Amino acid sequence: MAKEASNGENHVNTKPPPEPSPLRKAKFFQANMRILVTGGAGFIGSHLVDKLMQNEKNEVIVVDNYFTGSKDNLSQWIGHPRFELRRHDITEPLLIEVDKIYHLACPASPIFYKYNPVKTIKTNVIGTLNMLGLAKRVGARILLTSTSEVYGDPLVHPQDETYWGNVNPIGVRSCYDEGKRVAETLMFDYHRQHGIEIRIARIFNTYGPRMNIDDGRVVSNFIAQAIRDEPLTVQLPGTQTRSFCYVSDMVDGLIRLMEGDHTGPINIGNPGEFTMLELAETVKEMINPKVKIITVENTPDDPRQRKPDITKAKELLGWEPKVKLRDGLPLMEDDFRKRIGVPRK
Ligand SMILES: NC(=O)c1ccc[n+]([C@@H]2O[C@H](COP(=O)([O-])OP(=O)(O)OC[C@H]3O[C@@H](n4cnc5c(N)ncnc54)[C@H](O)[C@@H]3O)[C@@H](O)[C@H]2O)c1
Ligand SMILES: O=c1ccn([C@@H]2O[C@H](COP(=O)(O)OP(=O)(O)O[C@H]3OC[C@@H](O)[C@H](O)[C@H]3O)[C@@H](O)[C@H]2O)c(=O)[nH]1
Repeated sequence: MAKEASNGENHVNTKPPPEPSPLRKAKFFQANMRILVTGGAGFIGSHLVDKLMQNEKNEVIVVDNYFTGSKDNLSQWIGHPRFELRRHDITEPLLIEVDKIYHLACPASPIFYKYNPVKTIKTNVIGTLNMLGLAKRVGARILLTSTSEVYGDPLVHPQDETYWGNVNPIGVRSCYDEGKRVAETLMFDYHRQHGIEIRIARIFNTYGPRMNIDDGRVVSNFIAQAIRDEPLTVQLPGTQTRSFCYVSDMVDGLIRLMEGDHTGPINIGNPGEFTMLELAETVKEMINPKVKIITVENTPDDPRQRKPDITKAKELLGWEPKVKLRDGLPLMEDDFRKRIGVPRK
């Protein structure tokens, strides 16, 4: 108990502590979970924030450097008493008090992560170290959004979490895929050495509203091209496959992983597998039957096939995706038409 000097004598201060501000009793101060979302102004991050904010017990803090993200994605929350947005680059240390960390910050589209590869690897390595240091200091649980790219050009199909991958360590994608592999290593080293509570999601290709129009990833490219009456650019050979997960399913999977008892890594993705030619045909049929499909050069080290084995997610998280590609594409089309300014005919 604090002592105070009065009339030259020391005696115990029996005064009750000051009343907290009356605002403290307001509904918005009842949040009992402070959650940090790094990269929360990006595509998946902003949808995750929407979901977390629906829970009145959550206070959400986003840090983002706006490299590929935008304040527009969070406009509905700016000014909300349970929400805070900070411009911050995670390669710099962050001092903050939080209970949980969803660590998403990292450019995800190949054109953006290759743009400044040294920065990409710094984000994955130094950024993840900073977030783990923060988790250690405040005792927060931390979830890393790793990627199916840790499997590289996989020799096992579909990919389950026991597969160690087939990754080129010196290629143009390495800043991202090797960067994420180091980030996973750091997560487990902090877990084993310091007892940090960790969760690792291996995310497979995810699509949905709010992707950057010129993001460069295949679903956003094809939809934007179909809306603008431009040819759909299938990169050769066109027989390479991907499995596309709608963003609401992804967010549901990430929250289940964070709230559950399993460190992971756990694959989160939709096992529906398509060749890029099939995807182009589907977009053409659904959005613009008149549009042309052309083939263009590919980039080095493009994985030839990719499909998640989601047995672990089903068994350990009770999670599986609900939205089929044909149901998700029109939702993304609506958003892209609004932003490009071309209504449906
Ligand atoms: N979308 C997918 O298909 C997919 C697949 C696998 C893994 N992931 C992972 O999920 C996460 C989110 O992906 P997304 O699709 O939303 O990408 P995105 O590019 O839309 O979002 C990434 C966000 O991180 C921010 N960011 C980047 N570097 C930063 C830095 N140094 N400091 C602070 N903020 C930084 C960006 O500005 C952006 O807001 C990434 O970690 C990505 O690797 C995504
Ligand atoms: O216009 C295009 C763009 C891409 N593609 C092809 O579509 C496939 C998917 O390419 P994307 O650029 O969408 O994404 P990738 O699957 O290569 O990488 C993604 O994987 C998982 C995440 O970690 C990242 O979001 C991203 O790296 C590739 O085979 C690519 O060659 C096209 O055919 N046409």
